[in-house]
Amino acid sequence: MNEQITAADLNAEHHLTVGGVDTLALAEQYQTPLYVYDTGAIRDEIAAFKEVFERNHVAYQISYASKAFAAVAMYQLAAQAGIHCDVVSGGEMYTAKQAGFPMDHLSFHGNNKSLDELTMALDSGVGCIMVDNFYELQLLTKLTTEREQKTTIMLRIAPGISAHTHEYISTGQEDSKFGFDLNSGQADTAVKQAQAAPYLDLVGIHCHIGSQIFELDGFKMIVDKLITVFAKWQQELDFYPQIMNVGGGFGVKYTSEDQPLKPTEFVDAILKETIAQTKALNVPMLEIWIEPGRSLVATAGMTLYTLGASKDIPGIRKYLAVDGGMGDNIRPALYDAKYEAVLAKNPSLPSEQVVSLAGKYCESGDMLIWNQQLPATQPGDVLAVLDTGAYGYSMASNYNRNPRPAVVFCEDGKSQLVVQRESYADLTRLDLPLLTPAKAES
Ligand SMILES: Cc1ncc(COP(=O)(O)O)c(C=O)c1O
Ligand SMILES: N[C@@H](CCCC[NH3+])C(=O)O
Repeated sequence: MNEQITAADLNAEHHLTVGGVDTLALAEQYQTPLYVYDTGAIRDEIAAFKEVFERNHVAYQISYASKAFAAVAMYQLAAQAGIHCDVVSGGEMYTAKQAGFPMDHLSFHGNNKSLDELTMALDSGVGCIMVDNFYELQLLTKLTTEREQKTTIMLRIAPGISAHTHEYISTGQEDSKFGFDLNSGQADTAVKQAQAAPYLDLVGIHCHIGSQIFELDGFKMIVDKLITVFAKWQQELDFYPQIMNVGGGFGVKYTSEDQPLKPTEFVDAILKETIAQTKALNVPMLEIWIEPGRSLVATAGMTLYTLGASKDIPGIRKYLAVDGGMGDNIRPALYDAKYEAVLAKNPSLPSEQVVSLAGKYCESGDMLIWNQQLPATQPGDVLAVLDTGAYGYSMASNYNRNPRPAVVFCEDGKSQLVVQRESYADLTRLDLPLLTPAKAES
C-alpha cells in the first residue's frame, strides 16, 4: 500500500476515506474531479506550529499564506484557529473580507501592488503591509500622508540567499524580483525612508527564501544574516525591529522519495538560532512570524478523478486518462512536480500495472503522474491523487473551457461543499457578444 496511507485511512469496505468520509461516496455525491480536504489535519498542523513557539517561549504569529489555497471557508477556518493570513492581491483580500476574516489579522504582500489595492488595504484596515520596493514605499508614504492614516508596515528584504528548490519557486536570491536587496544597501535606504515617513510604522523585517525547502541551512542563514543587520541598524539607524518574519517554504512529502523535516522542526531550529544570535549580538529578542502556505494544506488535500480512456502502446507505455488534469493541477506541467495516486475503492490491493496518468486537456504535457503502480483498473474507477491541497485549486484555470472543480471539506465523518463546481453557464458569464453588425449580403 502507498506509504502515505495507513489502515486508519480505510473504512470497513477498504475504501479510502478523508476526514472519516468515504471517498467513493464523495465522488458520487459531488462528482469528479473534486478537491477534498481533511480539515482536521489542517487544524492539527496549525496546533503543531503553535506548540513549538509556546514550548520555546517565543512571541509569535502564524500567518497562513493563503495563495496556497484561498476560499471563503479556508479564511474562516484560519479565523477559527486564531491565526493570521497573508494575501497577495485585491482578490484574496476581498475573499478574506467576504469570509468575515478580521482584516487587522491580514498581511498584504506583493511586488507590484496597485494604487487601488493599496487603497483597498487602507480602507479595510489591513493589519500590516509588507512593502516590497521603493515605488511602493513612495506610493504608500503619499497615500498615508494624504489620508493621515497610521499604517503598520514591514519591509521585505532579499537576503541574497538561495534555497535549494525549483528555480521558479526560489525567491531569496539576490537576482529576484522580490524585496529590497540587502547586499547593495537598498534595504538600509528603505529603512531610512520608512523612518522618515510620517504615517508609516515600521515594525519589522520580512524575508522569504523560497518554497518546498527541505534543508535547515537556508533558514539558519537568514536568521544569522538578519540579526547581524539588525545589530548594525541599532547602531547606525537607531532602528530596533520588533518582528522578524521568516516567511514560509517548509517542504512537504509528496512522494515516498521526499524525506522532509517536519515543518515544526524547521521552526524549532529557527527559534533556537534566533535566541542564540540575538544574545550573541546583543539584539533584543524578536517576535517571530512565519507564513506557512503549503505545509498547512498540501497533505490535507487530495483530488478525486474518474478514470476514462486508456491507451496501451506495446513495449512503450500505458496511458490512463482522468477527467481533469492541468486545469486543476498545473504543478506537474509547470514544475515537474511529482504526485502519487491510489485506487479509491481499495488502496491496499497489490499493484498489477504501471500506468501514466494523463489529463483530458489538449496538451501532450498534460500529465499528472508518470509510471504509477496501480491495481487492475477499469473506466469509471475513482482515483485519488494525494497531497494536492496546496497550489492546486488556487492555480486552477479554465483552459479548454473546462469548469473548475468543486471543493469539499471533510471532518469527523461529515462533508461540506465549500466551493461549488463551475457550470458551463459560469464559463460564458463574462463573455459579451460581438458588437459589429452583421454585414449585409450584397
Ligand atoms: C512571501 C511569501 N510567504 C509565504 C509563502 C508560502 O510559501 P509556502 O507555501 O512554500 O509555505 C510564499 C510563497 O512561496 C511567499 O512568497
Ligand atoms: N505555486 C508554487 C509555489 C509558489 C510559492 C509562491 N511564492 C508551487 O506550487 O509550488
